[in-house]
Amino acid sequence: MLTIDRLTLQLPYYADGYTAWWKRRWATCLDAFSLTFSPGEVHAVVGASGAGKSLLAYAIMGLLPTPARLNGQLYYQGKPLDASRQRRLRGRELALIPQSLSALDPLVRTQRQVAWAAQRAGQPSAHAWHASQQALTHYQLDARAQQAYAHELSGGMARRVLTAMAHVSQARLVIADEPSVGLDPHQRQRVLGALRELADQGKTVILITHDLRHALPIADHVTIMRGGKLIETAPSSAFQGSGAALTSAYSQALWLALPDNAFATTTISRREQETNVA
Ligand SMILES: Nc1ncnc2c1ncn2[C@@H]1O[C@H](COP(=O)(O)OP(=O)(O)OP(=O)(O)O)[C@@H](O)[C@H]1O
Ligand code: NI
Repeated sequence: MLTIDRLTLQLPYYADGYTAWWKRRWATCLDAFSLTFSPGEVHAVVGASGAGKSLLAYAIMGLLPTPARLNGQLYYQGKPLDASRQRRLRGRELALIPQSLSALDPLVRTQRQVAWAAQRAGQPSAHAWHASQQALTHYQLDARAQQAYAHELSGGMARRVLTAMAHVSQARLVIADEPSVGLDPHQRQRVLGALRELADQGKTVILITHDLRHALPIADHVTIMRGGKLIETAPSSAFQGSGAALTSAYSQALWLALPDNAFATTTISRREQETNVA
């Protein structure tokens, strides 16, 4: 349903607005990135900080910073997804749960913001108001939080408000950029569980995270990213044991670096030592 075809994105090194354009140097932030996301799947995009995960989300939504050099193609439901189509579908068929909490409007109470998101998605206002209340309650935001302003919410609460906004948009493609950062394990379960439910309803969910541990329980596929490049796409089931089902050394290293896999790491290094000795 969404295909990314050799997407290359360059941004200026100095985005200060003062560097004359002819002196500008460009950094490649996405490098010939190709991937297809299917309906009904949670597809996790995992990589270290700076890998280009958020920029990938912005490129799909049409929310890249300017100036930017973008090459390659996006296709949504078989048709090119250009800037005008992105504008039309954003907040309706395409929803982003942004990484930055500053996406919330500081001057508008929580419930009104969620209701606006529902209205933008085409719901009549009375229904939107009701839907916003339901969604906020679903994410355990009580009456007080529903009437609060963004600065009165904790980070975890604000993140749940953003999730509720994506929930009411009834989007067919939901991109969640680090949706579980700052949440306690119980809240994290709730938010990740809700994303899984959206996929089970036939939606496409892209889960962006730096933490493989949070992705694996709900993801069908995992794509590992590094330095703007796609390293590997594998089914979640490939992340087990010694990681032998993974094709790239980097994915294996990410897998083996998880705390619970410390045993596997030691076994491997011991084996390596033995081969070195031999
Ligand atoms: N507006 C911008 N102008 C110039 N460079 C940028 C801009 N935004 C991001 N970058 C650069 O692009 C690279 C990828 O950034 P991105 O935010 O996509 O990383 P990320 O994988 O989401 O990291 P994190 O896990 O920290 O959120 C980084 O090296 C970053 O410095
Ligand atoms: Ni990011």
